Amino acid sequence: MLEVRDLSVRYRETIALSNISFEINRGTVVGLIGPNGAGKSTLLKSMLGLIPNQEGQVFYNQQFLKQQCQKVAYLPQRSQIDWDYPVTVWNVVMMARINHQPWWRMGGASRRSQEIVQEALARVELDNLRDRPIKQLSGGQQQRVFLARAIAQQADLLLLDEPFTAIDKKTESLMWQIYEELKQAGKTLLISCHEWGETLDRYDHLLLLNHCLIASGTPRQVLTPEHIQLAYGSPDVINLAGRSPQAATDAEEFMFC
Ligand SMILES: Nc1ncnc2c1ncn2[C@@H]1O[C@H](COP(=O)(O)OP(=O)(O)OP(=O)(O)O)[C@@H](O)[C@H]1O
Repeated sequence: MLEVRDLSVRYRETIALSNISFEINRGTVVGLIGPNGAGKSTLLKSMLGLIPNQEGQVFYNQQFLKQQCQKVAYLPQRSQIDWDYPVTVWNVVMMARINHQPWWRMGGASRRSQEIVQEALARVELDNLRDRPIKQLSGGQQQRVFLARAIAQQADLLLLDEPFTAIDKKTESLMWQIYEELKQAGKTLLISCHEWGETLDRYDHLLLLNHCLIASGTPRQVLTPEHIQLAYGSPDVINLAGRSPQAATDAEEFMFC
């Protein structure tokens, strides 16, 4: 139901993505992995049409995804968010409801939207901080605010760019519980991540990227020494359970497939 077909993206002379094609079924949690600079963020942004001049197409239920952006919740990498912007936790999450408001209610949120925002904040255990400016939150709390926004949007497809950055194990566990609930509700999640080791077994499907798509399948199918060698330049990364693959060979040095 989500289909990426022959997607290529270039930033001037840099080829970020080359002929990426894959399909993702409804109700799956998909991990997008690969070394630094492999093109993970570029893939998520280009799927949404946030990066121009791309080749290829992205379909969602046989229609262009770009024309259905209201069905997609996007969590950008935390470095792309202006955390100093003077906005409260409540108002960040309420932004998710803009497309759900009828035009005559643009001056104020409906009771239903307020309930949904309240529920989303409770689910990420932040309802006690609803009036706090986001710059006064910890890194893990900030990540949870944006997860609450994604929940409140009630989107079918969630594109999450490194949501596990700056969070502790307890928050990571909470986030995985929420991902499982979303999956059970038929949502599809595509998550760019840098974790390694057993955590990757939690994904239903992995996409291993290094400018091109090196492997796509279950964690067992994808995490072979051959694929890891192709992606990271060293098969040793597969033995670094629990450690970041960022210590491995820089993707910039690696040839396109
Ligand atoms: N705005 C830009 N202009 C030029 N080149 C860019 C731009 N953004 C990304 N790139 C390049 O495109 C490639 C892919 O970058 P991207 O950020 O998508 O990788 P990534 O896999 O998300 O990396 P990381 O894991 O470090 O976040 C890299 O070579 C990067 O230097």
